[in-house]
Amino acid sequence: MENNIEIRQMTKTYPAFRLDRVDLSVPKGSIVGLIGENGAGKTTLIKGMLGLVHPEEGEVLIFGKDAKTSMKEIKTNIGVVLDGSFFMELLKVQAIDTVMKGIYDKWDTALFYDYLQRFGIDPSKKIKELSKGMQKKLEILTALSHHPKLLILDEPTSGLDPVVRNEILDIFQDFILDEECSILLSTHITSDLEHIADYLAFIDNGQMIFFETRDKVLDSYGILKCDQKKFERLEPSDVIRYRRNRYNYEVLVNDRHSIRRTYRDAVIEKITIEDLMLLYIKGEKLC
Ligand SMILES: Nc1ncnc2c1ncn2[C@@H]1O[C@H](COP(=O)(O)OP(=O)(O)OP(=O)(O)O)[C@@H](O)[C@H]1O
Repeated sequence: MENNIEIRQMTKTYPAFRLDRVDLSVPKGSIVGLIGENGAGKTTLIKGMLGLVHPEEGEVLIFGKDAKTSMKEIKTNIGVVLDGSFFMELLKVQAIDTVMKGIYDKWDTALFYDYLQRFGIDPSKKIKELSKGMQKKLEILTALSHHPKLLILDEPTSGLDPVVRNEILDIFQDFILDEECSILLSTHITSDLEHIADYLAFIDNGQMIFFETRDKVLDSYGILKCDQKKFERLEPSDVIRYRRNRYNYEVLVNDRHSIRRTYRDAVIEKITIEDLMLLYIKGEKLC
């Protein structure tokens, strides 16, 4: 399997935060969802990869090329949408075409107008007159209009209503169909990832907790629910994190099928990505 992105041992230190030797791969033809709570290090990782901040250690290969020395060439094949980035708001939508033509050799005017029509964006409107959701769509379709092979998106669907989000998720799924293109996106809307992500990368406090296929995460992790007596009988190594509620314990386990065989009378439920993150971040460790 070939990767469009390979990050090895990226380390970036701020006075009160350290992104600590993070590895991440984005295979061709896949969508990788980057998850983690506020301040976990997702944006730092993305900016470090793009050379927008400078990690002290680590190596980034994009399309097999060293990002430090080949970023100019790499950038012609990537589309980027960063959280909080915005277009030149005073311009009209159609001016984007003129600006981007000058930047990207492969800029496709026909495709850009096609997307505008498909998503109901009036080219003659000023960007600042568009709603927030429309502006976000505009950013994403602009990122797509020079035929990139890789999309890197920080919170692309935040603040969007479910209908617009769905439209955008459809575009993402179309984008990777040719098995060459990939998407790396960070998001807090974990339910979106349950639909579209092939892999999940979970960062907590600057550390990569896991990088797994979505199917493996959803199939193998689980929540075991039990009373105190049963909780005390669990093998400590089976308890990844736990939370004590008013009436019972919720235990994060990472191989629910074998756990079910071991504790036959236990109630073990499937887990959502959101519950997994919550239990991992808010739960306690046994030792
Ligand atoms: N330029 C900076 N100087 C100092 N600290 C920084 C700087 N940029 C980020 N940080 C710190 O690094 C940590 C990680 O921030 P980062 O933006 O990468 O998190 P995130 O996972 O993207 O969060 P969110 O989900 O809120 O966007 C935070 O504690 C943040 O305050």
